[in-house]
Amino acid sequence: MVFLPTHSILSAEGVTVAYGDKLAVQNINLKFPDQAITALIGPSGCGKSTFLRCLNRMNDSIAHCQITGKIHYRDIEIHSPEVNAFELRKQIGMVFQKPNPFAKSIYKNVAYGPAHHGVKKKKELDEIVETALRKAALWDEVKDKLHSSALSLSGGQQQRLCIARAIALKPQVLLLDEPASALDPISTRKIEELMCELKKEYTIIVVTHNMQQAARISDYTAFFYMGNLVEFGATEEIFTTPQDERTAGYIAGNFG
Ligand SMILES: Nc1ncnc2c1ncn2[C@@H]1O[C@H](COP(=O)(O)OP(=O)(O)OP(=O)(O)O)[C@@H](O)[C@H]1O
Repeated sequence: MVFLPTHSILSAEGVTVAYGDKLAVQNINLKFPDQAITALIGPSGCGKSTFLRCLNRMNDSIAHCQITGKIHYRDIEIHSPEVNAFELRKQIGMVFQKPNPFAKSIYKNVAYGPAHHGVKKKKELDEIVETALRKAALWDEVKDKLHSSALSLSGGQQQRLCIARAIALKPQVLLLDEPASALDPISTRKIEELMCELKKEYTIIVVTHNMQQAARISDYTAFFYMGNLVEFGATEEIFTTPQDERTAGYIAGNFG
């Protein structure tokens, strides 16, 4: 029996999200374990990405999206008036399914966020860029061409660059929405290895459709079905002894 850790810097309490009058997720209660990887799994349309995007207020820009319930980051409710979403996303970074580097140099992609948040000295920016690229396991491949366009990199390299871009802001949490689904198997493996390395420093939450990937890399798994969180627990237990028959059916590949 694996016990769930009690401490968590990020948690959701009764989170419900609707697009207009259509409910996408309902009454989600979840504490994300610190410095661990939590995988959000479930069939297409069950609300995984919607829920993930709530965690750093990425849904704010969708006019017809209404969120109720509470999301606490540290001791702050992220929707409270004193919270600036721009600052919040510095702490809770996000990487999307398709690599989306800016059409700028590799260096500028990583330096952009810190520069925007007030880091002006070139030496300081140089250090941030190198550290972020090293942590994203990309430094050795790009150190001699930092001023080349990011768009000249392969898809897998671009995705690691996007991870470096998020890391450069020194976040506490990384949200990844199917970060490897557009990549070839070798690049996928690199991203998976990278996530396993990064969890030593960051709390990671990843949406994935790939059951093997969830089983390989995550410490905890949350199974969503039709907008509900059906089951959450240690990945080993969810995959070997699921408590709910819907979880068992999904993991067995009976639907999805
Ligand atoms: N911007 C939007 N406007 C209206 N409805 C939306 C929007 N985004 C998502 N939805 C709806 O909300 C529900 C949940 O979608 P969501 O993308 O969160 O699910 P998902 O589990 O991540 O799916 P997938 O695995 O296919 O990406 C779906 O019914 C979807 O059609």
